Amino acid sequence: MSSPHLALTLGDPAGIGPEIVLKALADPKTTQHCQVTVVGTRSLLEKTYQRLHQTTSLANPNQIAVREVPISATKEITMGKGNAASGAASFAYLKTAITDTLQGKFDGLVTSPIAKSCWKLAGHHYPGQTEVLATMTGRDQFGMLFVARSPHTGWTLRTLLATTHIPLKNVPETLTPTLMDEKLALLINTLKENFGLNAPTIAIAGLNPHSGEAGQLGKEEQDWLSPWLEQARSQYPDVKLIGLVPPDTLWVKPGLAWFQDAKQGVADAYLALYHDQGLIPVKLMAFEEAINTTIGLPFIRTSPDHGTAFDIAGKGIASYHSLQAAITLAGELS
Ligand SMILES: NC(=O)C1=CN([C@@H]2O[C@H](COP(=O)(O)OP(=O)(O)OC[C@H]3O[C@@H](n4cnc5c(N)ncnc54)[C@H](O)[C@@H]3O)[C@@H](O)[C@H]2O)C=CC1
Ligand SMILES: NCC(=O)COP(=O)(O)O
Repeated sequence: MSSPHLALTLGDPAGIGPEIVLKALADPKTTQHCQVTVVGTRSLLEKTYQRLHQTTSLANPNQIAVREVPISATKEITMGKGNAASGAASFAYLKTAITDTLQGKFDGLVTSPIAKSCWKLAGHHYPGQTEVLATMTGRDQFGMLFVARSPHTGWTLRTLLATTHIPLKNVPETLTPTLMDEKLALLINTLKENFGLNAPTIAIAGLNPHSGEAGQLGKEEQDWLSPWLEQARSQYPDVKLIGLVPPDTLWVKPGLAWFQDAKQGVADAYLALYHDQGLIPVKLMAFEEAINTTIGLPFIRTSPDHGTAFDIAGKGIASYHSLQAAITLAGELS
């Protein structure tokens, strides 16, 4: 069987995208089991190469496969300063990569980081790349799953977010039994189809401190989250559903499993109810290793867990390890 052919977008060209793309492609381990074509603008890759190749190991842009996306305003793109031009470019790269993947030119898609604020400046009003992927592939049920394998113990952390890029004050009203049904079904299906876990254990966080402390610190658990979980247990007899675990203590055992002893890993996956409840522990444990993957799409999409890092763009110090892990996982799953 031939190795999967992946599209790799350049992300926001004012951020660390071009640097980590060239660093990842300079490491032979990245393309051991897959073929990669960069979807972006070769002249911008060349600028990064000229700037950094004497001090750090980078692939030569003239020796890698590039699906050229012409950008008219390249002169307006300045390293470290995201703006409307860099937002327009990163949006064009993503759109082209999705279109090409849907047409069968690629087996899967890896996206470098974009800045949502720059998309907005460029007139693209999406909360993130995930929603563009869902819209362009016609999927209304999708999820943001973070996957990381511990370099210390080999244990795998998988965290799905029930809600993602919304203001914190909107979380309680956005969480509903229907949404929870949808996210749990997607997670169970992904664990089976993509990770071979047919009878998984899933731990689910409460919303309030101490999961509401019997209604004293919040009522969502009593009012509907606990009844929803009971119903889910009868719907999925093969799946062990643990919860509602108080959101702070939920992460103690994964922390031990990540750093010390894989046997401490109580669950195959964690369902967090909002962005920072899930991502603060993921980034504390696994900033270099974690991969953001969109589940529910017709193809595999992965991305590093970090952002555009405008503060260090062009300095040659950005780590490519999360991007490399994203490429490796996309290759495995594709
Ligand atoms: N996958 C994506 O497209 C993501 C995009 N973002 C976007 O990125 C922008 C900046 O977000 P921030 O919250 O500042 O997060 P960030 O991840 O860009 O930066 C946070 C801190 O981590 C450092 N950092 C990030 N990646 C690094 C790497 N590969 N190597 C070394 N250090 C690294 C940065 O220098 C900074 O100090 C925002 O516009 C946000 O929307 C944020 C997360 C994911
Ligand atoms: N915090 C995760 C993140 O910002 C990634 O979002 P997306 O652009 O992949 O939808």
